[in-house]
Amino acid sequence: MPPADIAERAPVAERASAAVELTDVTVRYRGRGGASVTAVSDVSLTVAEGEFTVLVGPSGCGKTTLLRVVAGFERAVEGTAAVHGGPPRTGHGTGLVFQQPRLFPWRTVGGNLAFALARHGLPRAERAARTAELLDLVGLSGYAGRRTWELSGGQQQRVAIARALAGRPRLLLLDEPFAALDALTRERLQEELRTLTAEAGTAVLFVTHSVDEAVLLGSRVLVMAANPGRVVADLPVDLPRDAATDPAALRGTAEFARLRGELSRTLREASASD
Ligand SMILES: Nc1ncnc2c1ncn2[C@@H]1O[C@H](COP(=O)(O)OP(=O)(O)OP(=O)(O)O)[C@@H](O)[C@H]1O
Repeated sequence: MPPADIAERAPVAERASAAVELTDVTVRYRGRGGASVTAVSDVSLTVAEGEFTVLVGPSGCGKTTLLRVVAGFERAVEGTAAVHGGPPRTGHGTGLVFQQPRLFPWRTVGGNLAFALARHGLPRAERAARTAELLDLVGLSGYAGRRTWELSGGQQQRVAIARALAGRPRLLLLDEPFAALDALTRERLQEELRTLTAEAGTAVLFVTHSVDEAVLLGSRVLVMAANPGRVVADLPVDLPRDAATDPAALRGTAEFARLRGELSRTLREASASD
């Protein structure tokens, strides 16, 4: 038997391989008139390598703030944030997707991806082949020469996802990426993202307001409450993620309905506790 203190240290070693580790993170903003607004208070969470974690919660509970801390755009006034064991920073290890695709309108689809590939240091001679590969991955083969404004909202968001995947990130951060899309496109992209990240073993932190989206995508759903922003529940989602499972078929299962009900209830309770 190892001494008790060694046994207790073991989980720390496991956590060292976490994609994201936030410990007692508090973030404050300067509000109107200089008053301090506590956006999130004492939040601790980990995202394991390859794990798909979803954040849900009422408006203003600090979901975007947490994502910004992990992306390195915002600093915690208290607590610590680590991404792949180091300080948060955007770059090779992390891909970002927002609600709006934010593509460069003066570049073609291929030009947008080539720009991202150049930033990741891919030699010029290899960029065309990798661009084609990325477009194929998001179902847009043959679109490299198109202007971004010629594309539908769903197609633009596919390009944004391809761009986020350009650096083969180990971690993807997505902030309501499908919120502005029609229902059918949204469902298709959810299913594609689920398959794509499971195959690549990418860790994901995904913000949404949709209960359906959370249950379909997450291997785990963290529910937040507001005032101050905090995590109040951690629901495991044990739906199959293997290549043989069609994500679309999962939506009709009894287990999906059960998880959906459980998450809706938890979310209602979290919203009522403000
Ligand atoms: N730049 C800022 N300056 C001042 N307060 C801010 C700023 N950004 C966010 N806040 C406040 O911090 C809190 C958390 O905001 P945040 O955007 O993280 O919430 P959210 O859960 O993502 O909300 P939503 O679901 O509406 O997008 C809110 O009270 C918000 O008003």
